[in-house]
Amino acid sequence: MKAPKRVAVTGAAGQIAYSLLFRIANGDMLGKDQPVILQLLDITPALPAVRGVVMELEDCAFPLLAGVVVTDDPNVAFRDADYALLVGARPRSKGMERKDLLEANGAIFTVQGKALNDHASRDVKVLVVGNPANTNAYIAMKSAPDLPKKNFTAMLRLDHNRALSQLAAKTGRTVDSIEKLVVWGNHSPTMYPDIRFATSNGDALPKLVNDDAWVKDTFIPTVGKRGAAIIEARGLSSAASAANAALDHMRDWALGTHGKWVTMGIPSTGAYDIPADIVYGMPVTCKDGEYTLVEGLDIDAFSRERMQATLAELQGERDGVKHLVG
Ligand SMILES: NC(=O)C1=CN([C@@H]2O[C@H](COP(=O)(O)OP(=O)(O)OC[C@H]3O[C@@H](n4cnc5c(N)ncnc54)[C@H](O)[C@@H]3O)[C@@H](O)[C@H]2O)C=CC1
Ligand SMILES: O=C([O-])CC(=O)C(=O)O
Repeated sequence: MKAPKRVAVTGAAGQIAYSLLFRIANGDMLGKDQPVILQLLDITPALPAVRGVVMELEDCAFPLLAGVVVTDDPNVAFRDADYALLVGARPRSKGMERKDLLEANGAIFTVQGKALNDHASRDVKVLVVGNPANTNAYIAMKSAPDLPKKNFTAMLRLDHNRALSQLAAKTGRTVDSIEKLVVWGNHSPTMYPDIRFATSNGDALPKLVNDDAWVKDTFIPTVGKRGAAIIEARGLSSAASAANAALDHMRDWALGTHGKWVTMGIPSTGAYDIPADIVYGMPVTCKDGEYTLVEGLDIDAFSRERMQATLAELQGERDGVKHLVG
């Protein structure tokens, strides 16, 4: 039996966590042979609700669940954490953009970045889900100067998965036949889902779609505004699909993609003319617990314009949180 991995999850009383925790404990993230210890963080008034979730976890009798810690102290939640899923933050409601949450949520990530810096494993893999996810990941990374920057990522996998489903429906191909899709930039309506390199069973996807107007006027905005459409329909922001994407992101990072491209929000090292440290959706492959950027892709004029627009938004968000990162 493998030694257990410590998985910290914040916002443990929230709706995403309610879909996420049971699947982590079931082995859907790190594999069916990997025991886990869940280290659950929420704010003090939410701890009774977290304890209720823990009762349900116990009642599932998951063989892989080797322990549970419940706390309102980030220094406890992140102690020796191998994985940290930073979900806890306020969600938006109807009429808000995700960046409207920066004021309410940004400060959470300075505190949690520092606690990760001081207490987590030096190899901790951090996924920020709480919105605005890219800039919150940037804040956490900047607040953790002793950890490698590459340990900090933001979730664009939900956007990637949304794009896959839209493309499968349009082409009549299966979602798992589609490869080499990229979602560039910010987890916001400015994101740029890019199908230029995509294939389905080896066939060029742009040829299968064969409808530039649909790509520009329907596909790109549908993917970009999907979160708002779900809030409109459900009255609450996406939860089960967000939890599913978080599992996909962490599973692929930990266990590898076997050559397949996936989208992760990663701190730029300057590739594709994205300034260093901006956390930006990029195509990566994962192997042996590390992600590698897919480099050298051709960027045409339309794509450059889209990538620049989503970058400009991220730079604006970064400038807005200068006071938080010192
Ligand atoms: N990146 C992405 O693709 C997606 C991101 N999200 C974001 O995920 C976040 C969580 O969403 P939900 O679970 O639906 O919200 P929720 O409101 O149901 O749960 C949030 C939880 O976080 C807790 N929390 C607040 N401050 C905290 C702190 N300082 N430390 C620890 N926990 C804290 C709250 O008490 C609550 O239990 C939101 O910001 C939402 O916008 C949601 C969907 C997709
Ligand atoms: O849109 C929201 O506020 C929640 C979210 O990030 C998503 O569903 O993509």
